Amino acid sequence: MASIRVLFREAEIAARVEALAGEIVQAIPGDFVMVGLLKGAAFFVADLARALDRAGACPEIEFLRLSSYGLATASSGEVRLLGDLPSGIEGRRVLLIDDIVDTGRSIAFAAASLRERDIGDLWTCALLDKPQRREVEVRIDFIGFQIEDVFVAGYGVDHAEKYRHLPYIGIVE
Ligand SMILES: O=P(O)(O)OC[C@H]1O[C@H](OP(=O)(O)OP(=O)(O)O)[C@H](O)[C@@H]1O
Ligand code: HPA
Repeated sequence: MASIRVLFREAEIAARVEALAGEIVQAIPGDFVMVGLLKGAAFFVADLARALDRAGACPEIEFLRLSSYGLATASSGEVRLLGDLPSGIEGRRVLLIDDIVDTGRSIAFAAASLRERDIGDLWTCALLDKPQRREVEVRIDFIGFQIEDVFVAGYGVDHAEKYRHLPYIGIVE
């Protein structure tokens, strides 16, 4: 069993999510659809959606399910689409949301597949960003926290499918 050293406590995550919602409503006036990447972004999307409501937005919520890490701590290099969006996203403005951007492959893959559907404007948002690990260039418009090159888990983020349930984010040691 790995041990988890706390990096961001529950209250710190909640405060950052609230502030991010404020940044998002300033930048995206009017209607938009949140598209979360499962499974990792599930908790973040749920909390961000409610923070967006408090900030005055009224987003719709959809999910795409991708996988590239499996049980490993390094990307397999291949992003697999395990669950697609329903039809009807064409022409809509989209806020694409992931829990963490590491190599950038997952969010770049999702952004490309959304663009193929002729959506309207696209913004990207990640709770955690590991810029040192980037292999694919991708623009992230809204970032919760930038972190060093450490493997993290908690608040939806897993290590071999464990620790998603933790209310905090920690470094896997
Ligand atoms: O920038 P990248 O190197 O692509 O890494 C980030 C992705 O890796 C994790 O997903 P994972 O494939 O583990 O699936 P999960 O969301 O079901 O945990 C995480 O949720 C991100 O989507
Ligand atoms: O640090 C991480 N933890 C869990 N999943 C991940 N996917 C990319 N980076 C990470």
